[in-house]
Amino acid sequence: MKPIREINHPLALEKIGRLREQATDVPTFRRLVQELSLLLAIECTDDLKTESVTVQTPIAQATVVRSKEEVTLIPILRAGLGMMEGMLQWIPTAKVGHLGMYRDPETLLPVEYYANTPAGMSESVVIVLDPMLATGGSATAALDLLKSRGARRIKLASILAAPEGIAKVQSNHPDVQIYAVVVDQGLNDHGYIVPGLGDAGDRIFGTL
Ligand SMILES: O=P(O)(O)OC[C@H]1O[C@H](OP(=O)(O)OP(=O)(O)O)[C@H](O)[C@@H]1O
Ligand SMILES: O=c1cc[nH]c(=O)[nH]1
Ligand SMILES: [Mg+2]
Repeated sequence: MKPIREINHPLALEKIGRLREQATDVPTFRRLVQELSLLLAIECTDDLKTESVTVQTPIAQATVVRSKEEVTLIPILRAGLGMMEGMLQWIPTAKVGHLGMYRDPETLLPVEYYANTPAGMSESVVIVLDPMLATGGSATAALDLLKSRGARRIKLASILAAPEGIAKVQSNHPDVQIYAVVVDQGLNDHGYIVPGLGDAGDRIFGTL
């Protein structure tokens, strides 16, 4: 099983603090999610396989590094869409697929409503985007689906993760590397992350 990678960067923690605040407005919330997603993109791609090529600088020849691996981003709608722009700033050549999923408020189980995944996922590093890893039901269902469609090298990028969700993903998908900016205390009786930031989708899209 891969241990979770928690970012814990001081400026990231400052941004997390602003995300948590109920008074933070929608444009600021969106921008902070985007900035933290850029940081997650950097972390998630630090083990991409590379090759050396020779280029001509204005002065001399230099041996430089090129990535050999394609990246596919899979945001889980809706909230995962908020992470797209930051991710694409770092990985502009990434392919993008979409998974629509919401969590039933009574059962807390994920309901899938859309799945559009690009061809060639088996040859790609696939990064699943969802700012909130709560019970882990949505992430586990997303990973099941992506593996059934050929994905093999998969990472899960979240902003806040609860220990319960981390444990569920690690037990169902021990090969998937989880990244979280911060691991929070746990879940409340309604399956919300504590202290958390509330409903990420509603705060990104202004639908509170
Ligand atoms: O780990 P889980 O317990 O499954 O919870 C996490 C899921 O809940 C949220 O989505 P939500 O159902 O609110 O949908 P939305 O993004 O459309 O708001 C969140 O973005 C995750 O997808
Ligand atoms: O705290 C939580 C839990 C699930 N989904 C959210 O958006 N927030
Ligand atoms: Mg939501």
